[in-house]
Amino acid sequence: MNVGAVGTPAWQVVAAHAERLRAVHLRQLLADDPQRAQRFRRTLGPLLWDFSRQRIDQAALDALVALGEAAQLLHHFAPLFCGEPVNVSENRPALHTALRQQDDAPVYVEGEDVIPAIRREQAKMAELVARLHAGQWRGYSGFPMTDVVNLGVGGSDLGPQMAVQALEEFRHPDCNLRLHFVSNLDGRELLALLKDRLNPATTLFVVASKTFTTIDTLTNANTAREWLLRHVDGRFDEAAILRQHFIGISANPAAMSGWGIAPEHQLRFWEWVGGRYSLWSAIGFSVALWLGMDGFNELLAGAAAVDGHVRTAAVAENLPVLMALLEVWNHNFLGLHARAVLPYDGRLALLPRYLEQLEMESLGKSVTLDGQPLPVHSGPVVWGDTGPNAQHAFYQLLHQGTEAVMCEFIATVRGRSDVPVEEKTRALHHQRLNLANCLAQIEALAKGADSKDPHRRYPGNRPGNLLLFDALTPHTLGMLIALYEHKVYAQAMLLGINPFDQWGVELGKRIARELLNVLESADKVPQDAVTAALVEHIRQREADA
Ligand SMILES: O=P(O)(O)OC[C@H]1O[C@](O)(CO)[C@@H](O)[C@@H]1O
Repeated sequence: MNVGAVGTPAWQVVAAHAERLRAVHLRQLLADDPQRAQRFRRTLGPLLWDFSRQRIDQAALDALVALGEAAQLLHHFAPLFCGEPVNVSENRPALHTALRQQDDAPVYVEGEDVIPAIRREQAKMAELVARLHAGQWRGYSGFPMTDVVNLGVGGSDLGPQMAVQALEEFRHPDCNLRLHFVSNLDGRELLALLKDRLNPATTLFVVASKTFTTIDTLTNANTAREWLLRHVDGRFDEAAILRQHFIGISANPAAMSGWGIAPEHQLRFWEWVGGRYSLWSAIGFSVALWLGMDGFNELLAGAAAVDGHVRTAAVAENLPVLMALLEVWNHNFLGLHARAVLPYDGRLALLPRYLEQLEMESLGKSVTLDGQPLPVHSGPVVWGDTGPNAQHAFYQLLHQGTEAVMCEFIATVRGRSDVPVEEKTRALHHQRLNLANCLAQIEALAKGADSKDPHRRYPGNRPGNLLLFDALTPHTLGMLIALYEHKVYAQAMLLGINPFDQWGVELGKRIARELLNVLESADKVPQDAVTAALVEHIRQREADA
């Protein structure tokens, strides 16, 4: 099966449509076709996806669908789900879908069915969650845990943190724990927590790292260990402290054991789960703790619903595939190089950060699967913030800047479900204000507005999508994340790149290791002249302090 459709006849047809539409304003497209709202929308269960404010017409959409068909995008999902080594540069599968598979149909990796191992880890996770919920997990002094701190970074932090924040109102009644997330290696987050907010006797640390070699996470874990040992001051042995106060989550059990995590407190996942796709594995432990296993399973079921859709829906009806085609259209054919993710729901405040990693680490590539230079753009710059806040920050650029940006709006019809009766009217008012702003912005960006005064003119013609869910629940959050995962995969298959490796992050890590050595031994000098001058400056200032 060929991968990548760049430059194919179907690609050229799309290019011709882009040429035809480049000078046509969205205002015109909207005026020409009163049926756009019906024509350019798709639904999937509780989700309505409106893309009528994209700079397309029916002929262009047909050409994009034909491109998706010519690129055999749907066929490319079979090897992904079946465990073939789709991550070619690391020669391994990317089987995040198996983690949320709802039945026990076998999925083979190198001849071995991985489903039994997944079920075993899920059962172990459920057991640890149950012990913590029941207050049966005791610290060194015999008291139950009050705080759980997830120490992880990137995929071992962003997903769980985002999901726990998004689903705050779904806290399991037995979860009386405070959850914290620490990722930054500068120590400030962790030291502030240790100093003021945590009681060593009742704090459980979860060291979450696929590789268990990430210096950020291990440094934070070592700081946490030292803090605990300092507080027990020799009253208990180190192994006992580590057993009572640390859980490890990793694909590297030897490294977990080497660090001191007791085997019974190790949760495993596997090399064939990409870090940024790992929320569905034991990395989701904090989410399971917060929601309970049933809630966590609902998250998985939501994602599985999208897995079923992406494999079976025709290209013209397939949400992730259409999302991918439209992004390639905007980026490569219309020249829009950035996409803003704008949730109109404070619960999704961390979604932009999550998507920054998912999308830019996956699509930030400049060679094809076989190592040739990619002749077109790969993935756009993705960033964002909650919409109402961003309106008072960077929307100026979205409306009047010279750089047109594709804007993705995400909202829910209903707000939080746990509002007390006496606050319901005010809460509904807030929610309607929120939705009014969301709808207003998409309309304003698309249509713009004229004025005699050039400073008050809005060019418009800025494309926007709206993902509108009935409500935010574990199920719909699972759907949302899976939609983006599959959008990224379809995009990668269209372009012929590998969305599952991230070699680009390694060079900086290597140089940082060398420079840490330099900074910690006064006689070492870096090779690079600029870095050497900066190190010299830092040394002088350190000496002056
Ligand atoms: O889970 P780990 O192995 O600590 O890695 C954390 C993150 O670091 C990265 O490898 C990037 O450096 C991400 O891909 C990953 O999610």
